[in-house]
Amino acid sequence: MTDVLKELAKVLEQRKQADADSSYVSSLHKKGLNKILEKVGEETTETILAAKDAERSGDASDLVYETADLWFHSLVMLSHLGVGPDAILNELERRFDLSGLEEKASRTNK
Ligand SMILES: N=c1c2ncn([C@@H]3O[C@H](COP(=O)(O)OP(=O)(O)OP(=O)(O)O)[C@@H](O)[C@H]3O)c2ncn1[C@@H]1O[C@H](COP(=O)(O)O)[C@@H](O)[C@H]1O
Repeated sequence: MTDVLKELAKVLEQRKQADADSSYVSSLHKKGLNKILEKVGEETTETILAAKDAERSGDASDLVYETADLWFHSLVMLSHLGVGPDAILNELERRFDLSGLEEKASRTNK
């Protein structure tokens, strides 16, 4: 399931050197972090709106599309800052089986 993330991460890295006129990702890297964060913010809002629509209509197809846009732009943001998807997958793996309530209690009891 994660192969596509790894392959996409490689492409995003390669796009740092590519011509911005022929690549959307290169154009984002060239415009810089603020532009990338603007896109992450836009896609977050669109995902929230699509989730509300999905609840109302029972049709999650727009939500899947918007979440893919959000994940994609989040990967561009991470790549721009030199962070690969492995770091996020490792963090999720570390948290696996650790109850969110227990984790929160361990922080707030300190
Ligand atoms: N997965 C994606 C992907 N998902 C979404 N997008 C683009 O993200 C943009 C989403 O922006 P919006 O929906 O806001 O549309 P827009 O109005 O055109 O955007 P703006 O003009 O506001 O920036 C669109 O241009 C989509 O085509 C993506 N562009 C690229 N990829 C992957 O990245 C690879 C490299 O892409 P290039 O760098 O363009 O070759 C591709 O082969 C794909 O695998």
